[in-house]
Amino acid sequence: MEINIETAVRICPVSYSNKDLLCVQADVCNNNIKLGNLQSIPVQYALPSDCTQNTLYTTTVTPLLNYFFEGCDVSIVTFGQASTGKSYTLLGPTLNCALSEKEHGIIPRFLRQMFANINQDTDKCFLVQIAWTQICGENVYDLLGCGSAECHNIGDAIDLLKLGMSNIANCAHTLFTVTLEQQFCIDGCVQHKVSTASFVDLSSSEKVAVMDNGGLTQYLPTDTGLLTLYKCVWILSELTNALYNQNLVPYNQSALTMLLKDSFGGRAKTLLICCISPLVNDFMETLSSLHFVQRAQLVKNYVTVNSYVTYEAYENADIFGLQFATNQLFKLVSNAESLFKSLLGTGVIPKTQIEQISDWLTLKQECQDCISESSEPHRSLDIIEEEIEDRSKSESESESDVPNLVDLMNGFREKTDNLVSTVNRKMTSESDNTKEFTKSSHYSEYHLKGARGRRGSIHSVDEFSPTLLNCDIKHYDTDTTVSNQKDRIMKQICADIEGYQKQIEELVQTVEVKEKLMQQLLKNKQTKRKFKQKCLKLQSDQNIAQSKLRQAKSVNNHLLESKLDLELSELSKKINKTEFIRSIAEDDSLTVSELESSLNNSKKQLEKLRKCLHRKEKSKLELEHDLKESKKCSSRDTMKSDAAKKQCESTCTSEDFDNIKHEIKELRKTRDRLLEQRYKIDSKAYNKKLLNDLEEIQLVQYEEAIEAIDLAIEYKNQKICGFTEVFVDENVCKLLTQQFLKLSNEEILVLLQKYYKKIVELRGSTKKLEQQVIQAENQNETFQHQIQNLSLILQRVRSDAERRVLTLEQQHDHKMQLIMHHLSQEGGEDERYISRVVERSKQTALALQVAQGRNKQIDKGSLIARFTRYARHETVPQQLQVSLVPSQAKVTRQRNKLIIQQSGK
Ligand SMILES: Nc1ncnc2c1ncn2[C@@H]1O[C@H](COP(=O)(O)OP(=O)(O)OP(=O)(O)O)[C@@H](O)[C@H]1O
Repeated sequence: MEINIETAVRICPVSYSNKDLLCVQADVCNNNIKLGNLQSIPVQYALPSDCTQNTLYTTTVTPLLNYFFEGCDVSIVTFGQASTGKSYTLLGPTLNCALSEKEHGIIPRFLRQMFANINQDTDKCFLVQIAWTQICGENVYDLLGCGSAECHNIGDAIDLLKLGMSNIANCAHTLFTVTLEQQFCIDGCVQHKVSTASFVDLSSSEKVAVMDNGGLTQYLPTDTGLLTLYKCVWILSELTNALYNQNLVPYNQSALTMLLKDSFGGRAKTLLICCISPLVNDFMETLSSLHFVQRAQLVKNYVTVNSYVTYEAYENADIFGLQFATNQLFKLVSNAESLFKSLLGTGVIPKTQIEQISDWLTLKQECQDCISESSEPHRSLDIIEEEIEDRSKSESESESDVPNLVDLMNGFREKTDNLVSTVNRKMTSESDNTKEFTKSSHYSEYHLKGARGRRGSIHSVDEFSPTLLNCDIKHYDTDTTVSNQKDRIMKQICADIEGYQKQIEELVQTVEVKEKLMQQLLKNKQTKRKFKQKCLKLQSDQNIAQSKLRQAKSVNNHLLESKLDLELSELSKKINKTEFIRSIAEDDSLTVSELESSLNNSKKQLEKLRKCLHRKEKSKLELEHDLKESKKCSSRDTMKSDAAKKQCESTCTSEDFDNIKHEIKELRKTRDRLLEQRYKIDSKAYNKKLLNDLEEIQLVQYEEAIEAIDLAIEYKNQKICGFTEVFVDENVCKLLTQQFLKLSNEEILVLLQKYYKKIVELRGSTKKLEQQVIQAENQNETFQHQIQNLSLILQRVRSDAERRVLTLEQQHDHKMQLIMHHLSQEGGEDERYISRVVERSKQTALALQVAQGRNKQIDKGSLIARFTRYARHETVPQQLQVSLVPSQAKVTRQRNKLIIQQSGK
């Protein structure tokens, strides 16, 4: 899509005392910038000095947000003379809460609207990354100190803005970028969109006057970055489609132009906002900035949608199905477990099968660990406990079962360690409060595809962390209403508490088992002693039997001999067995110490789990309190009484502080939703569709509600910051509040409807008045034009008249010369005649004075001197001199008389 760079010109407001020195005006109706020299420059948006931040944003930037969500890169560049409001336009004066949010600039508004849209769209996964750099000369610095940072909500983004603002240097150009990654499912495919919004604040620079080829003076910046940008824009504006070749554009001559490659002649939809001063003194700078704007308007960008599709199964598409299957599996497993338990209770299972069950249990434990940490694991080791108890009992009863006990103890130890390590992992993840995400199988592919066609200059896709796209769904998938969100958090906390309680229960059981085992092992120690004594007794019996055998052999008592042989072999068997049991009991001393440390570990884990449980219970209580509070706030009656109470309070107590902050948060969310609604109607109007009456009223309602919320936020902000302005009489306020509280819901609704109707009417009449004003202004312009024409005509007439007067004067001079000549020829002294001539000259001078206008005073003296000169005959016209005989007459003055004498006389 080929789109020219859009331009907006914003006139900076000036103080009242300077108003008569203005030379620039914005013609809002025709989107022209009118200069004092009657030049008119067309732009996309002509913004007058009283244009508010909100108007600027909704008219110029809101349409770009649509492009952004469609997957196109957008770029907003502010540019212009120093102190004309470039930073103010992008950021606002400051983000401090004490100042009204009405003053917020484009960036905070854009971020707010973006997150509002994200929260509305529950079908998609979103990832937002923010980066902010500043360019000083050829050096690029990171303002956030962490490259790009991930943001989950507007709060995160505003925090980053504040951080960056505190680091900006005076002379630097800044580049703020927001990267939005969207992922959603269409027909079994995964659609990805990656778009970047860049906000560039071009710092002003000194300018030098340079003569161009055409002999015209141009003012060029001394800053290398800006100068290269000028060059690039000039070249781009002259490149036609046929001649288009990006290699001709010197982007790589400066860091700034390399970073702005996509904004000028690249793939972004760009809006250039030029801030100018309307003062006469700044005229040359203003003119230079406007020339740049004119050039930039000619530059074409090739706007593309950055999207691609992957054909893998959407990992989270059937999350509920998977959860269901997991739950069913857990049920089956626990059924099997209880079956094994009852089978083991019968005591008829052979050893091999017991081992199989033990393996099965181990496997089950591993599976549980792998499947999910969030699902509730059913780590029951009751079976082993019973088994051990049984075996321990039987051990004391039957010595032949001792090896089985050892096997089972090893198995138990293994399982217990498994359990402990699982608990450990859970504890670590809980204490770190970090989210674990499974890696997407298309991780690397995603990077590759994401990087395709994206600029490396502003944001490398390699910086993104796509693993988060699939995994933090819960976070983005929240309900839009706040109460739903809180309910969800509450449910989560309850589930966590339940999980902890189960784990604690299981661990308590494990500890009990371990303690029993310890007791058994200690018992075994006594058994060891018993077996030792038994061994000694058996050995003495054996000795006695051997001495008896020797005696029987000596007396050849064969019957006794065979009996004693049998007895001796029985005794040696018993001795062997008892020795064996004794040796096992000796090994147990090692096992006891191991088990002791394992028991201590379990106890520690138990303690930790109890602490976590305590924490969760505490946050549950807090949330419950919070919920109660918000419910209280949401009920109208409470709000009314709160409002009445707050009217009377002048200061904010520390207890209220948190409540107010919470209320502001809620108000913002409501405002975001309203903004979204209003935006829908606005975009209809923007697409040149006519709004019907209902939509007009809805628009008013949204605007009024947004304004009311803005005011409420402002008021609350001020209250937090410790100052409130009193605009109205407190008594009047109280009276009004009392009246308001008496109204029923229906009455309030009727009042509001009337109020909205009134506003729509007022708006209609305002529009009419505006049209009338425009007509009057047009008329005024026409009149001024006529006046100009008339004054031109007047000037022409005047100069004609002057010319005529001059001709008359010359004619008059000529006549005078003739008269003088005549007089000199006659040679007579006619004083009266001369005085008559002088008198006539005076009259002529007077006539001249009238003809030339009052202001032009004629020098009567010089006029008279001229006549006297003629009278003295100092100058005689040449044509007359030819016919004259030289030195025939001489004019002299005697006693104030002119005497003309013949030269010969
Ligand atoms: N339209 C406006 N409404 C109200 N105040 C404004 C407006 N434009 C600029 N200002 C104020 O004028 C001052 C200078 O504005 P700002 O710092 O934004 O100018 P700048 O062009 O960015 O200057 P520099 O080139 O020096 O960075 C600030 O105090 C700002 O709040």
